[in-house]
Amino acid sequence: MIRISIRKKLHLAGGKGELNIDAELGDYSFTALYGPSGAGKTTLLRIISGLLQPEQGIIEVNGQTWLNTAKKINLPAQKRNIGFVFQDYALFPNMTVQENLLYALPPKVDQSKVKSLLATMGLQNLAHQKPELLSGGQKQRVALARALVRQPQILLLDEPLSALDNITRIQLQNELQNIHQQHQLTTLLVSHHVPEIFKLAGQVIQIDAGQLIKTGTPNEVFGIHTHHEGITLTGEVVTLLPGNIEVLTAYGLISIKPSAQTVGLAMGDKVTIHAADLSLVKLS
Ligand SMILES: Nc1ncnc2c1ncn2[C@@H]1O[C@H](COP(=O)(O)OP(=O)(O)OP(=O)(O)O)[C@@H](O)[C@H]1O
Repeated sequence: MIRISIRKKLHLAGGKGELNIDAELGDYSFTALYGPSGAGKTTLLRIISGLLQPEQGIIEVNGQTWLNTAKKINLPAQKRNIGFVFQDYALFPNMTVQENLLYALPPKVDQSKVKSLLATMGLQNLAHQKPELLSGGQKQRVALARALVRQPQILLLDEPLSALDNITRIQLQNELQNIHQQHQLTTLLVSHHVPEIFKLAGQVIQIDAGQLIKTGTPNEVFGIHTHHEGITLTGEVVTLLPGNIEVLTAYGLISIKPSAQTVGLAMGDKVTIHAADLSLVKLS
């Protein structure tokens, strides 16, 4: 169990604010951190990893205190058992793929760990390449492998897939799922992509302007809601054709007939579908 309680002053676009988060991550859980730009997601990841210190905070990982500002405990970043993957890969450009992994290898760990990770991540053939020759997906695979070299308990992923094309993104989502299970990680993923969150995460922490808005399963945070107007489903526009709009929801693809209300929609827009918007089409 990871227990986080953080208070940190933030310089927000609209003035001063505070990051104010109390959350728990279950062992081996996959949690998505969701919120608009500037909400404080990266700041929270940097605090968990020890790169940034809050004014007040407690971080406990499986009973071990990593941070307790009241007791002046602050475990340095290199002693926190964390793997961190960033959106921009952050690979060393002057080192080959293999050297990037070797550099991250903790002192007493056998170098064969690097070879086996290169093999399981399908990177053997690229071991002696420099990062500049790799595609975005390959770079991110190297960044993931490098994070795993440290045999982390916790994997922090700061929008690692957002710069990738859709096909590569889906492949890497599948790999992330496997890595999470095989390495028995507790994973915290920053993502803006609702379908990705439904696919990967069991829990969502939604934040805005430094404040915790909602936690729960993806269904509870984005999913079906019933209220006095009937049922609504939340999803993302994935097809936008003159005669057909498709929205990806937790319950699969839903086709909607274009109407006056759908004018101005764009691909990727997050929408709610009201029960009244659904229409039936006879197939034969
Ligand atoms: N060390 C810091 N001290 C105080 N404020 C900070 C610090 N680092 C970032 N901020 C501010 O905190 C706010 C949140 O930044 P952060 O990068 O955590 O947002 P984010 O949710 O990750 O956004 P994005 O999705 O755009 O990456 C921003 O307004 C930023 O200027």
